[in-house]
Amino acid sequence: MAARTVAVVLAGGIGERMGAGRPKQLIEVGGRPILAHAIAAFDAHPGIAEVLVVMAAGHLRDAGVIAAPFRSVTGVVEGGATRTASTVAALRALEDRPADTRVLFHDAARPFVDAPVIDRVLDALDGHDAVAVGVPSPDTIVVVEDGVVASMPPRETMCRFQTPQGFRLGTLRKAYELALADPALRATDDCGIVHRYLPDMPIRVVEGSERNLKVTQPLDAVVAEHLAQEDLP
Ligand SMILES: Nc1ccn([C@@H]2O[C@H](COP(=O)(O)OP(=O)(O)OP(=O)(O)O)[C@@H](O)[C@H]2O)c(=O)n1
Ligand SMILES: C[C@](O)(CO)[C@H](O)COP(=O)(O)O
Repeated sequence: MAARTVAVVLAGGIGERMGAGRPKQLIEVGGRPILAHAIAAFDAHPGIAEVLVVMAAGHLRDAGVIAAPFRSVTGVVEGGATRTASTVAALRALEDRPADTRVLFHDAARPFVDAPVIDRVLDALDGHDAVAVGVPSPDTIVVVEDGVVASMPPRETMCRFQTPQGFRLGTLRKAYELALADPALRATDDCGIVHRYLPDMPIRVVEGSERNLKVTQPLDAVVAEHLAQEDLP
C-alpha cells in the first residue's frame, strides 16, 4: 500500500519583518488567519492525506484552535529558532513514516497556494525525489559583493522559489542528517539543504503562481488582503 502523503505547514516563525507584534501567520486576511488559508489549501486537496502544523513557541494553542476545523490535521508541534530547525521538528514528528512517503513543506506565510501548484509538485514526485516550485523573475538578478556587481546571471536562467517543496522523506532525512553534522550549516529552504548536501540529486522545478506570494513585510499584507477579497464569494 502506498504511504500517506503528508503536507507540513511551517508556521514556526515570529514575523520580525512584518512587525505586527505577533507571528504574521496569525494575522487575518479575508476574514481568517493566514495560517488557516494555508492549511485549507492542503486539507481540501484529494492527494494530501494528512497535514502537520509546525508552530512558533508560545503560540501552539492559537494554532490548535485554527487547525481544529480541518479534518486532515493530525498534529501541531513546536518549531525551532530557524526555518531549518522547524523542518527538523517536523522530521522528528514523522520519524515513524516509511522512507517513500511523499512530504510537502509549505510556508504558512503563503496563504494562496492553490490546487494546480500542489498537483504539479505531487506529479513531479512520481519521477523525482526532490521538487521545487518556481516563477520567473521579472527583475534582473545580480550577485553583489562588497557593494559592487560581481556577476549578472542571464535572467532567463533565474527563478524565484516558492513553496511547497516536495520530497521523498528518505531523501530529505539523508540530506538533513548530513546538514546537521555540518557546523557551517546555513540554508533558506529545504531544497537548499538537498542541493548542498546531496549535490547529485536532481531537484525538479515546476511552475508556481504569482498569487502564491509570501507575506513577509507590511505591504505584502495589503496585497494579500486584496487577493483574499477577490476569492470571497
Ligand atoms: N523558525 C522558523 C522560521 C520560519 N518558519 C516559517 O517559514 C516560513 C517562511 O519564513 P519567513 O517568511 O521568514 O517567516 P518569519 O521567520 O516569521 O519572518 P521573519 O524572518 O521576518 O521573522 C514562514 O511560514 C515561517 O513561519 C518556521 O517555521 N520556523
Ligand atoms: C522557502 C522560501 O519561501 C523560498 O522562497 C524562502 O527561502 C523562505 O525564506 P525566509 O527568509 O524564511 O522567508
